Amino acid sequence: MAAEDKCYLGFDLSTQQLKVTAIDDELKVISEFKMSFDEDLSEFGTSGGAEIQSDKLTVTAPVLMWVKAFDLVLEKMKNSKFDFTKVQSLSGSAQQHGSVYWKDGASDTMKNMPANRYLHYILESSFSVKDSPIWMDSSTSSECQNLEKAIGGPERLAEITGSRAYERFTGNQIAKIYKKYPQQYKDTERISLVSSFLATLFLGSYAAIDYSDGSGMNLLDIRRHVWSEKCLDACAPGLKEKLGNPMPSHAVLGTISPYLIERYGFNPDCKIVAFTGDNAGSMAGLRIEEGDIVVSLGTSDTVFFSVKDPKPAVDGHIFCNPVDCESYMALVCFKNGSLTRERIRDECANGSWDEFSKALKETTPGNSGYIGFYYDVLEITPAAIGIHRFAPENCKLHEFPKEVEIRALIEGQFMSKRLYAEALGFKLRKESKVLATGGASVNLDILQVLSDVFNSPVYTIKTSDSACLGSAFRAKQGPTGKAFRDVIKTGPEPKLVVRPSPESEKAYCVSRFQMLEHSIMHSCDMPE
Ligand SMILES: Nc1ncnc2c1ncn2[C@@H]1O[C@H](COP(=O)(O)OP(=O)(O)O)[C@@H](O)[C@H]1O
Ligand SMILES: O=C(CO)[C@@H](O)[C@H](O)COP(=O)(O)O
Repeated sequence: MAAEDKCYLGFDLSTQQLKVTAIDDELKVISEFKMSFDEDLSEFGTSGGAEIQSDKLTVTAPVLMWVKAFDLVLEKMKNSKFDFTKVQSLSGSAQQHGSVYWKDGASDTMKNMPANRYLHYILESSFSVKDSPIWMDSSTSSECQNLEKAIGGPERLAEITGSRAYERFTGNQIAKIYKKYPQQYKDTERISLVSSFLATLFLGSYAAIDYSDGSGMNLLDIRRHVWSEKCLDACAPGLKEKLGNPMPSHAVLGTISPYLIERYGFNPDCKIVAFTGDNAGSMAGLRIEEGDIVVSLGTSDTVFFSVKDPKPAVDGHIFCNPVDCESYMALVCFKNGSLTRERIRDECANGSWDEFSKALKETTPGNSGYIGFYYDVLEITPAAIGIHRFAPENCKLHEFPKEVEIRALIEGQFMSKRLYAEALGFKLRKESKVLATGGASVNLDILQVLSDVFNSPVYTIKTSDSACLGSAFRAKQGPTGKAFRDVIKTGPEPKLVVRPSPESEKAYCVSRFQMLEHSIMHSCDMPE
């Protein structure tokens, strides 16, 4: 087949949407499609792709909404005359930690799927838990305590799995389902991550969990690449069988399902490469080099970098690296990301990103000493809640002028990222690049603050959907057996978008920020 007749697909099922990017054999983007959960699937009634339950801690998403989004995005491609016969291989990524519970009999249903019916009808009764727990959930504190106790403390758990027990991590979520809904757990034949669930829809049979996304479960021994028996036993009985064996992130899991060949005209040889976490997908899309750091500004904010000799800590995570078996991916996640920026935009900038940007332009690096912490919901890093504003002399204030509030939000978010990334082992070098991605990375005024706080140049790639692009790159690489960096070396390079402003070097005092953060940790009204 001629090079111009080949293409590769990368999907991303993130918190707010399902997106797909198609690339050609030279790694150039040829088309992009997306389905937004709130807008295109409004019948499910989600807000930002999620449902917050009445306890305010349990956060879920309807699994059938994701299946319907899958149907609709493929239909959209078909309607736009996308040529499925050209797809050589595909891969994908998804929001991390969320879990999908397949009911007894679902694998039999998948063996015989009539191509004239939508998948969301065919799989209507195939899930034992209809509302999947997602990464925003923080309802499993007692399960976390149990797990840490069973394993010998948070440090020991982090040593084995890369992270101390976190509420959103899948092992703790499964433990809650087992305790609260024992019959549903019993009726479950397979548990997928959101990433391996999406891969399953393409394969038409259960897809393995990959090592990288598997690292976000508090269940995988990240050095030996096997489930930790002790962790499994501490979470729920019979769990190993329900999870299946984990696989390398570059593994070819099989070929596309007969259902999708018949319904959309996919090439029967189209290979499915293991799906992974969205941050891992972004790492693949951004061509990160040693000394670089990625700041992802999606629904969640994350900061991550590659590390050879990881030192798991009690803040932040170590995941298996999705594109380099010799190294790891260190990541810190912040729950109050884009949705908090949107709230402040609505309250202080009339709902306009342009006005929000104007406020950033009219204020100066360091915000004349005004610092704010904005935790609308219980934050992951640090575990704090509430809005806390400080004057230059460190006394607490009830409000800031609007433009000061906007800068305080953005500076506080980025100072926190720098602080926690450095605590997890990141060392800023002279040649370090900050690679920005995610929805808010289109905003150059936000990126200017990022550049100032890290005192480093900020780079982006053409698309803010780096997870889709990285997944398409991984789709191309998986079947070749070659090193990832060799396959993508001709691909597009990140471009410089902003440099730190001259006054930024002396504008930020990280130790003062840290001291104020400690003070609020002791004053926060934490939920029960
Ligand atoms: N111009 C902008 N400035 C700041 N933030 C923006 C801008 N455009 C979009 N966003 C933010 O991007 C977010 C979506 O990011 P995205 O990475 O697509 O989310 P996810 O992948 O988690 O579904 C929106 O919630 C919105 O707040
Ligand atoms: O929990 C984490 C990472 O540990 C989140 O980053 C989720 O993976 C959600 O991703 P986005 O939808 O915000 O990109």
